[in-house]
Amino acid sequence: MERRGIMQVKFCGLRTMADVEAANRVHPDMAGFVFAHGSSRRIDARTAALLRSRLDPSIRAVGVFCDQDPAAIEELVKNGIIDMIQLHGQESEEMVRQLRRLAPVIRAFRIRSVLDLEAARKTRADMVLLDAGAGEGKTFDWSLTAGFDRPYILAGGLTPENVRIAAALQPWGLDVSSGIETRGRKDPGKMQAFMEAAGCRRIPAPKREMVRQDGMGWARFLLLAASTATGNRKDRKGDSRK
Ligand SMILES: O=C(O)c1ccccc1N[C@@H]1O[C@H](COP(=O)(O)O)[C@@H](O)[C@H]1O
Repeated sequence: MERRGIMQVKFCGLRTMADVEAANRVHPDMAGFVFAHGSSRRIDARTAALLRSRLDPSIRAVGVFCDQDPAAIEELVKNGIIDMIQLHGQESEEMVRQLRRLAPVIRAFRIRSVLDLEAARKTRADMVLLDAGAGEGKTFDWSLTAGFDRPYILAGGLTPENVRIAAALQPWGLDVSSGIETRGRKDPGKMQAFMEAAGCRRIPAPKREMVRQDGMGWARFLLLAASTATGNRKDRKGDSRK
């Protein structure tokens, strides 16, 4: 099955074959493999390759990094283990520019005040991710996103219980990790509940070969981002939050 809703969903921190199989059934748009040092969800390249080989090919694999060697990131992209790069550290904008030649780049920003949104507005990354922490299950003050004028992925402390409110903000995407876990392990029941509460629709997937040809390339990522941005702007014209 493939989900085609307006809002993109990313399940982050898949670590085991059981996680991948559960994700394949529920079908988020993106699945995150964490390579960041110090994370309890960290996996190595070999494990990621194995998991990727079993991940439904129409789910894009995102590598999550924090101040890591660009050569190692490049190898993961070139070996077809990840389709997108998510950066959570102090990477320079020059590094973002270089990495964008390889794959779409999502840059994470920790939002504590409107000032943090300024850097998010300026980055050259293809997509920004607004978060409270880094996989810690914490939310930030979502009202700060009112008037933020570029497409974004909302992350940090999302759960099946609060995702309906998050979706009402109309971000381009939603990213969840802790909120679909129970005692530190991915929970298939919570994955399903999250998708349902986010209002995601499932339709039959196109044939595998078609998925590969039409795969989420770079151009389609940007196109989706741009069309959602236009939609968001249109909707916000009559929005009382303005
Ligand atoms: O998940 C991690 O362990 C992690 C480590 C380092 C950087 C980012 C990490 N995860 C990202 O954190 C957010 C939100 O997670 P949560 O739902 O609050 O647990 C998400 O973008 C993950 O990709």
